[in-house]
Amino acid sequence: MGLCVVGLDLLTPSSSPLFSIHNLRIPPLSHSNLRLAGHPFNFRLKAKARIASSTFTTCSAKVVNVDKPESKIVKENSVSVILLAGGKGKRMGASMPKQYLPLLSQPIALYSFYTFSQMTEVKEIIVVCDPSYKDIFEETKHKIQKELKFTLPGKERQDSVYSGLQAIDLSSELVCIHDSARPLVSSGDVEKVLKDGWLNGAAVLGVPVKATIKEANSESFVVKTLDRRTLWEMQTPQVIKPQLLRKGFELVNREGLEVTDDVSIVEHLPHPVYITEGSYTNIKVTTPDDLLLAERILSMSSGKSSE
Ligand SMILES: Nc1ccn([C@@H]2O[C@H](COP(=O)(O)OP(=O)(O)OP(=O)(O)O)[C@@H](O)[C@H]2O)c(=O)n1
Ligand SMILES: C[C@](O)(CO)[C@H](O)COP(=O)(O)O
Repeated sequence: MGLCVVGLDLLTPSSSPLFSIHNLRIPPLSHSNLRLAGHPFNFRLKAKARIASSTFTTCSAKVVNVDKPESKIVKENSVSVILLAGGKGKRMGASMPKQYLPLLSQPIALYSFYTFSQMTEVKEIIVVCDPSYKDIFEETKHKIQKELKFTLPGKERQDSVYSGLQAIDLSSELVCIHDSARPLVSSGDVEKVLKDGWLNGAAVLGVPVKATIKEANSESFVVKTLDRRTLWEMQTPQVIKPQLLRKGFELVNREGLEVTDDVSIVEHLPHPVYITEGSYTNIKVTTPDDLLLAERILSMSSGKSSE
């Protein structure tokens, strides 16, 4: 059985945290030296730990069975989705923001919106969008069972995320931030990144970089060739525990830092971020050629499911 300790805080006798361990796989538990309470596979653990040679401290942690199906690890109705639909889509050059353009006759933003709305872990969807586009989402209300909220976009993507964060339910255990311009994310990949976010505090979907990437100087001369075995391209969803994201935003806002994705906010704290391997088909529709590619991927996958 794959048991895993999440968020283990070792405390000094004065109760101040000594250090924290996240996502530590442990061998099968020996019940003799641990006092266990609660549900067998999602319980709190209290134990005496020996630090150095003689100092005893108290540790308290959550232990989960990581081999359980993903959907059972992240609780039902515990996730707030922030769906970012507040961009202008300048690079697409269309007459409306790209997330509302039709993709095989449905607005791009509605694809991931429906994917999230069918997931049991999701409690609510906060759509960050210009009020003039609210009706696109509101018209779906009879088809979805989730609470629907709206907030106003900010100037930059990170400002829109901050706006969405202000509206989440205070009891939410995870925030799942997604670009509405990524219509093709699969529910399987969302399940995986939710699980990793819950285990690690922060997780992001990513794919290994296929290209050779070089760093260049301002005169276009190569500075160095990066080792692509260590490089990953980031996608969304990006999943973060709400308290961690709030703490990250405090720092980023205080220091005026600019970020282009969400986990960067907690990287600054610093806090570890886990990369969940996703799919190359989870593309972001940015320019007109991406729209053609998305149509092709969608037609291929609907062809497969009807076979
Ligand atoms: N101020 C912003 C900027 C972006 N986004 C959203 O963030 C996602 C990813 O951003 P990007 O692809 O860069 O979208 P745009 O900013 O709209 O594109 P462009 O830079 O071409 O204008 C998109 O779903 C977009 O709607 C947002 O909600 N608020
Ligand atoms: C968050 C993101 O989707 C990760 O790939 C991306 O950084 C946001 O879009 P942009 O085009 O980089 O602004």
